[in-house]
Amino acid sequence: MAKRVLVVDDDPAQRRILEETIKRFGYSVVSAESGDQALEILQAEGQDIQLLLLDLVMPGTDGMAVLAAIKTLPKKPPAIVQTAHGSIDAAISAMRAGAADFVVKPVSPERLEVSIKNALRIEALQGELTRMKASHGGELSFDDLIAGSETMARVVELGKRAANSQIPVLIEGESGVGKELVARAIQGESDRAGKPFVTVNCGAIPENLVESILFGHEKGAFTGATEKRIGKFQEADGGTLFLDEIGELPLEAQVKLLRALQEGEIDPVGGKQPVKVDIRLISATNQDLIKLVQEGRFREDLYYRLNVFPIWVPPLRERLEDVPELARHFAARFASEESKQIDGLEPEAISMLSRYSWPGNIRQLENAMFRAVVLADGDTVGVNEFPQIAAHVEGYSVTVPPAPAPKKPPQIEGPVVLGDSGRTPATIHIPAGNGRDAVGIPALSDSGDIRPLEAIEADMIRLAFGRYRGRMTEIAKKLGIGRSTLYRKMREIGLEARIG
Ligand SMILES: Nc1ncnc2c1ncn2[C@@H]1O[C@H](COP(=O)(O)OP(=O)(O)OP(=O)(O)O)[C@@H](O)[C@H]1O
Repeated sequence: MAKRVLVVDDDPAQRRILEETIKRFGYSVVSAESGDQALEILQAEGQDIQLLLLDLVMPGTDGMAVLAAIKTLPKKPPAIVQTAHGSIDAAISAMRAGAADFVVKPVSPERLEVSIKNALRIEALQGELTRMKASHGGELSFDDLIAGSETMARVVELGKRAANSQIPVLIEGESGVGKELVARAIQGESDRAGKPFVTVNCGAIPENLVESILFGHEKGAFTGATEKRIGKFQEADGGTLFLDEIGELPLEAQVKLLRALQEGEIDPVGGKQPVKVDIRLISATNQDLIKLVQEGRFREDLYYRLNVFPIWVPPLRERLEDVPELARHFAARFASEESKQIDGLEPEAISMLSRYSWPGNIRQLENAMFRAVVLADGDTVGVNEFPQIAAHVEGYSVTVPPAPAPKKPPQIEGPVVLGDSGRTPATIHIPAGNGRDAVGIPALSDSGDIRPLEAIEADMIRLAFGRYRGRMTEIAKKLGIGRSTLYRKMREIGLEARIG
């Protein structure tokens, strides 16, 4: 979707010229003939205005009054003001009042285009910066989340209610849907805002260290405990403890967790005294916990203790209307991180991304945008920058060039086995084969048939393993899956990892 610019000018001829010029730049345009009308449009439902081009001198509510009123609105699009030749004082006052830029009438199309692009770019980065600062400072709010869809409105509503109380929350949802971000927003809107937010990925802790990591240990409590260490519960004291992938917690640790929650105090390993802790508990899972309870893999009493206030975060395919804003948000972020001049996404790319099913959810979209920004040559990101997504969306499928059948079946060398030495090959050699895709994983078998997804997935995991030298967090991030899912899949394909 093209970005929408609101032109505010009482002169009809001037308005029409500006409308036409801005449309030619590829934006959509809405017009207002007065300051009052502009404010009405800005507050109207569904009018997603991303920028204002504002005349300063108008009868009634003038440009300065509009600038002042924008500050009180929930969404504050940047404004470029138009001033008459020679009215430098007016331009300075407008900039002080928050205008992003000023242009002198009659503005040339070139100057106007640069000004609009800069204002939009700064705005995108500003938004991202606020979000990142808020997240790190434990002050993220639900307004910082991209959650415009109806299904997410329910999540936000429940999250805000949870924030007003100390009730234990269980956040459920597929991997990568944003469970941790919701947890952070609950903390950021609660009276624990700004206090520690400590995350524990229960699926990634080696079983024999769970107790020490959660509750801490005294010096000499076990072989290798050369120093006293405080555990995650104590780290989170006064703030929030976020237990991610809670379904993966070993049974023995579940007993101890339950006791800690019941008593409000913990027993550090090797410690003589229990320690009182004041934590707010939020847990998350991408598994069906009730099923785990039925299978005897999760304690029922713990389940009821954690699942007092459940919040289900829907997968991205059930809120595809959030995709355009998420995609723009990630494009702005990665453009800034990669120091690339990217002005946005082409409408065709947004339309394609909005028709994909996103099995890896927002994390997958995030990774796809990262790759796309790196690939982009021009100042916009287009369909070509998403070959993997295009291959799965009807009407965009990429054609695999036919190649002569290989003499030997194409296969991944391996399996890569990480033993105690923890050695990993720097790269895994994948011989060229029939029907290879862009990253070298063969799509077709020797006989020319499509290979099963399971086999391709296994190849991807092995490839990622080699490329990122066994760094599990990075591998999981790049593959767009949780670490515990990665461990499980590795076990399934006989790839043993040394956990560390
Ligand atoms: N509503 C949102 N707005 C902006 N960014 C989001 C949103 N939801 C998720 N993200 C981003 O998507 C990525 C994945 O989110 P997050 O880690 O919270 O997911 P998760 O469900 O906890 O994943 P996992 O189950 O694998 O632990 C993060 O980088 C997060 O910042």
